[in-house]
Amino acid sequence: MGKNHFSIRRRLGSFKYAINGLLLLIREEHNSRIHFFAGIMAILLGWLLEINSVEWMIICGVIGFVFAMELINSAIENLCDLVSPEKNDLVKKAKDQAAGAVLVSAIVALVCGLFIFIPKLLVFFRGQ
Ligand SMILES: Nc1ncnc2c1ncn2[C@@H]1O[C@H](COP(=O)(O)OP(=O)(O)OP(=O)(O)O)[C@@H](O)[C@H]1O
Repeated sequence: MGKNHFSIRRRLGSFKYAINGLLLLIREEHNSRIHFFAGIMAILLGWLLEINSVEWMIICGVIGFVFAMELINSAIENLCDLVSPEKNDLVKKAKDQAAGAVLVSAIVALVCGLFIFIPKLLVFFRGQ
């Protein structure tokens, strides 16, 4: 059978590689640990403040968005280091732009989190 043949084993193998990419990110990229911690905090806060299903979708969406950006940033960094380990202006541009993408995603996540949690936190603390 050729490589085009559908195989559940091969599909599960791809899943394993993807999980490995995620674990590498947490292990090697220190910024992603901060984002991981922030994501866990947002989930705990959402549970504590009983956010609704639309708010859960937004929180899950922005957490996923930040991690997807982190993964792409990390992949670009690794490729840059492979292609040009020495100083190079284009590598600097590529790495800075990839880091900018992560920053944009983190700002969007923060703004969404503030919109969702601040009104609920105010009600929560006023209600005590
Ligand atoms: N080969 C290179 N040529 C030119 N500039 C580079 C090169 N490698 C890194 N840089 C510059 O250094 C910055 C940090 O690069 P690095 O690969 O350490 O990113 P990083 O892993 O995000 O750093 P950290 O994880 O410490 O935040 C890049 O955004 C870029 O401006």
